[in-house]
Amino acid sequence: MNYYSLNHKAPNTTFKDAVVKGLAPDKGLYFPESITPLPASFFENIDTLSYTDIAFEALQQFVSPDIPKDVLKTIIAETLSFEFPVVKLNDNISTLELFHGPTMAFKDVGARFMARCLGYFNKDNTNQVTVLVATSGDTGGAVANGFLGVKGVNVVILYPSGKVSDIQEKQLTTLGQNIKALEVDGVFDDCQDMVKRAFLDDTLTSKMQLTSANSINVARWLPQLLYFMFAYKQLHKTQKEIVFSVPSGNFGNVCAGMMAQQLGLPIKHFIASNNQNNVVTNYLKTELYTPKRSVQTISNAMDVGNPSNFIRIQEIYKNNFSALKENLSSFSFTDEETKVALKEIYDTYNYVADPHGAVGYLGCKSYLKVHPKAHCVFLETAHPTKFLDVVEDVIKEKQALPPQIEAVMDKTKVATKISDYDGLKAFLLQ
Ligand SMILES: Cc1ncc(COP(=O)(O)O)c(C=O)c1O
Ligand SMILES: N[C@@H](CCOP(=O)(O)O)C(=O)O
Repeated sequence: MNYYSLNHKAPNTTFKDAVVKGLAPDKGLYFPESITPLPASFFENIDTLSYTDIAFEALQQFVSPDIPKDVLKTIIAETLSFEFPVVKLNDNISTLELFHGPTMAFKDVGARFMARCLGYFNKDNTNQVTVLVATSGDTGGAVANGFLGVKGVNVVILYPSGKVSDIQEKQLTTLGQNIKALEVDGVFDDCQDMVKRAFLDDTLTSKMQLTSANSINVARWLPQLLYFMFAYKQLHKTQKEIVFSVPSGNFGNVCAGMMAQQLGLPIKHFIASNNQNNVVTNYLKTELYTPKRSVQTISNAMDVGNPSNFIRIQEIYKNNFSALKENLSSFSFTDEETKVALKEIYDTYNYVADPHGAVGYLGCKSYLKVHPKAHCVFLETAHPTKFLDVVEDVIKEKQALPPQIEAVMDKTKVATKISDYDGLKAFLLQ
């Protein structure tokens, strides 16, 4: 598969090159040249397929020929070594738990997949690659874990000071080895802007090979389309009108769901559920896209004011606003509403959600008011104990810590403080 830049000012390139570069030379995000739908029989019989079979069929076209089939099978088997269960709350609402991986957020799959692709491309250890990552909470930890010890790869994670949870901070600042953390005096968007600026900085790019492990990188982004297939596998025999409510920040996940739909997955509708960082909710109301500086919320990983993947969504719908509106709704919720939802989910269903999942649940409820026959699946994108103070405060119940979280609790944070792009540049050049 070849990829083109969504800025249309750079040559088309291979999967390998798109992964190694991260962003096109014209600063555009890469997008696949074509998408060949899978046969209808694949979806009809999906419940008979394993997660790894599904992943192989779905991802093969995007990585071929750069990743040979046998290598892809190994990468997939190593990536998907945990569960993706759907839990039914009631006749109309289920949740897809995406937090059973090593860092307990949905980023684990993309991070592990990309790390292995990069490891394969760099197997002769000829080129040192520096992976830059901006995080509002979960990408950083997942990338740190996924890339730890990968030969020839150095990882630099930028995170907004004081705006990630304690456990998220531990996960991204304590691993050492080839993982370095930069604590930025700013918001997530500042971190993301600095990363994008670094790609255009000749002083840096002439001295080092930079790439990104955010969803702007196709190897981080595309494997997320599998989640929607895994949920469909578990639900399609019993549910006909499946709708996904995706707690959204940088919009990589919902956009990956749309790619699954392009491959033929029968999804009725998407809901992008937002906190008060609601650029896309506003866009669908007004047709005006107005990025704004992010505000801090209790669903902090969604505190994104200028979502990178919006441009990919526009590409999927060929900039046709009506076509997009047909397929995507968006609602935004306050922290107070999110807390009420957390409590309601716990009291009514005896289920402990995290604040991001709770926003997704609220999205389901809003949609179901108008479409009562649908079955809405909200994605539980992180484990509730990653947001221990909020969750315990709301449900008034002490939470047991899973081993993945326990393992980082007592580790010592190591991070370098920076306040602007010059700080990043100096760090990379030192
Ligand atoms: C827990 C959690 N939920 C939701 C999101 C938003 O996902 P996306 O950026 O793909 O929209 C993130 C961050 O990406 C996250 O970490
Ligand atoms: N919510 C993310 C923000 C970055 O998103 P990505 O999917 O582009 O990596 C985070 O948790 O860091």
